[in-house]
Amino acid sequence: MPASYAYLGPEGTFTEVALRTLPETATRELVPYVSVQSALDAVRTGEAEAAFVPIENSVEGGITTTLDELVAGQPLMIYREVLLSITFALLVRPGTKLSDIKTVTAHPAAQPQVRNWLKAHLPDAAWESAASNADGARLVQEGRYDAAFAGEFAAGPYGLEVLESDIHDAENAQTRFVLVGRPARPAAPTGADKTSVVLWQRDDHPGGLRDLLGEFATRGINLMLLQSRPTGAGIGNYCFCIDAEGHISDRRVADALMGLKRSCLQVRYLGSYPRAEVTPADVDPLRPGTSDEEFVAAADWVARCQDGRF
Ligand SMILES: O=C(O)C(=O)Cc1ccccc1
Repeated sequence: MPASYAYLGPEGTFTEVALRTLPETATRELVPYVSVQSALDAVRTGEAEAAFVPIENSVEGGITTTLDELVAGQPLMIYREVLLSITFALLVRPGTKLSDIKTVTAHPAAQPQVRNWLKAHLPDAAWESAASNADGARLVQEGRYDAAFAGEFAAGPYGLEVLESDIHDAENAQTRFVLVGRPARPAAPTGADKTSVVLWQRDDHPGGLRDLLGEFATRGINLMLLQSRPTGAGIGNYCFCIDAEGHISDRRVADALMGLKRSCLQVRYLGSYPRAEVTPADVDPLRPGTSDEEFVAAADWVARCQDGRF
């Protein structure tokens, strides 16, 4: 039996479309799961080799279920990311007209991307959340709701009709998906990588977040995601999910992580992996003094000073 990749299903999710862009899926069994949690749990229990789930969209930010799963519980690691441009279709049972629609459904992350369209075209329709956009289509097929926002490609599998296509409040909306596995050695650096971590502050003090961010800033490391998530320990208690440019094998990134390890209560390393749709030629040049060679030379100099050989 081939190794399996779990994904947020059922058949016809954007997640599935994004997953199928990875070449290795040709040799994997792709298994739909009803939720992000169940797909990630399949990895934790060893039922699946990896799970593919949405993590961020360009309209609303982080997909909180995924972030919270990666923040807590048995540690997992991110190995790949995929970006997918998203526009929605309004799917209905054949024969349904716009004026028949009283209830609409989709994944909660779809709502901010179709809100204006809904207000303009279906201002009185009641919104119900679905476990995924394809699950919304399935619920429309079952007659539970009148219409679903989903990918146009989800119409066929659920015997639905596309009443409206190319619905998007924001131009160029993209969703980012990640391939998550059990912790292991990260893939070798490609020259266009990112590193994901979760940070818990040691104590609450003025400038605390600035101090954490300073570990990246002083080493010339650009950040690509900063999302706070409640720790669950009370109002005002947050941890920070951060994506930083670079790979843990880059000296500047390793050095920043060492600084954070010393100053934070806890640091969870979530992996270093290639940036989607970015090549080394697209990456900004390093800030002066932050290359591997300069870190090695500086460490050598300190060692020589300690030896009295400067
Ligand atoms: O993959 C899907 O279809 C999902 O339900 C997750 C999602 C939600 C909103 C935009 C893209 C993906």
